[in-house]
Amino acid sequence: MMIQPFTAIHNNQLTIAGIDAVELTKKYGTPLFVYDVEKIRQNARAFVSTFKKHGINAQVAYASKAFSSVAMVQIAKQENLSLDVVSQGELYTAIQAEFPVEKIHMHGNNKSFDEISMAVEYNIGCVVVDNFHEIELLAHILEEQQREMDVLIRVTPGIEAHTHDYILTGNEDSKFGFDLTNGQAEEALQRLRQIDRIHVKGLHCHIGSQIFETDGFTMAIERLFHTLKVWKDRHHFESEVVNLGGGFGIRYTKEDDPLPHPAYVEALITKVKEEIDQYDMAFPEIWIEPGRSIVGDAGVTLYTIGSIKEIPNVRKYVSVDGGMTDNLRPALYQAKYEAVIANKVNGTDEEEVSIAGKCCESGDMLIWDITLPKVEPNDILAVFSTGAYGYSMSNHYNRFPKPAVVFVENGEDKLVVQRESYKDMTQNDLSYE
Ligand SMILES: Cc1ncc(COP(=O)(O)O)c(C=O)c1O
Ligand SMILES: N[C@@H](CCCC[NH3+])C(=O)O
Repeated sequence: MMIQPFTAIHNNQLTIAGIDAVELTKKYGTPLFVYDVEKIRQNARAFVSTFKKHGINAQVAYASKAFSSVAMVQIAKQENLSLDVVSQGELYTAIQAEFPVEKIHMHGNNKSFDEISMAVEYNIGCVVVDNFHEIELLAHILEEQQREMDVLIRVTPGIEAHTHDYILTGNEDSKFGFDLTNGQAEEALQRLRQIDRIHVKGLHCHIGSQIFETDGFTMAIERLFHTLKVWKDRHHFESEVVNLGGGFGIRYTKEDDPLPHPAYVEALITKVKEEIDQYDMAFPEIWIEPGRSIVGDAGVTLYTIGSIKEIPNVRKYVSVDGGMTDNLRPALYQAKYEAVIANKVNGTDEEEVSIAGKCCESGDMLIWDITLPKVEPNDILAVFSTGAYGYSMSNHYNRFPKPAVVFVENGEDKLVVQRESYKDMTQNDLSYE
């Protein structure tokens, strides 16, 4: 049985950062996301301190898509992280959290007029330009608002990272960014440099997500720097920043074997050093954008078990009061998770069961074939490593309200996102009578 590092077993019950998980469910209900804030801080510090140790100018931007809420953005601010936002909603959340605007970077493969206008209006740190349409939109908005903007050019370096196809982003056949090999990235550079209000600070690439090796990253660095060398010779362009994206893998199950955070950073630094030596370039700032590796293993979801259906010689389905509405990842990526029964972690009478969600969808299964102590209705199931892309991808399918989120730190629990009420959920519905 695997439990997360910050969880423990006390009197056969699960504790999360020292707080009894079952007590949390009595206080806040289920499904419930619980985060160990200290673990979030440790994850962030592991990245930041490795750059510091090597004396590298760096920005570690928390990819807020992994979990965006005012309280989470406040933690990113407390840890001196930068912030990656992908939408007006994520930017709005950052503004609500009073995150320093100069450390906000905006992404998106189809940024709207309103999104770019808001980014310009708030004078955020940089826009990561993704396509030609966006260049014209940005130029127009900057002229309209009489502002200037730093940008990075997002490129697809043609790397096939080893991960699920749906979370692969750096390959040539991708909806994101400018292709490096067919000349589009170079064309973008030239176009951007014709616009006085735009300052090109460097290149960005993100090869994918939940990646365990460093090869994909180092190969991407090779391709970026080869391009930068060509651009230096042809266009006298020197990149002040190289943003290598996020994607550092985490442990969901015991089969996963991620590197410790510093190892990814060390590999990036070593490779960048090699490249700048080879091409005799100035050392750029290195930016990264970890999302999952900051919050993923800091979160647990607690559910109440309800119906149990046994099909003799086939399978036992154990249903919980959430599912693909609070964790889309198993249905979308066949993602695997580990879990325990929080009120009898060490129970001995074990059986193999499959955990089903409560949506009207056969694919709404959270975990197939897991061994747990004999399960009964009203037991509390704790699913580990749900801190990234759980709440943030939650949805209203079957009109289930969104769960609550609780932060735990220093022996105290604090509600940071309220459970949605039915009234909240239907507040935009209008009558047609
Ligand atoms: C551009 C970009 N940056 C950062 C991230 C964060 O990735 P992860 O959560 O895997 O670190 C993503 C998501 O894959 C992304 O698309
Ligand atoms: N949401 C995805 C990753 C995509 C990240 C954004 N590019 C996941 O849960 O793994």
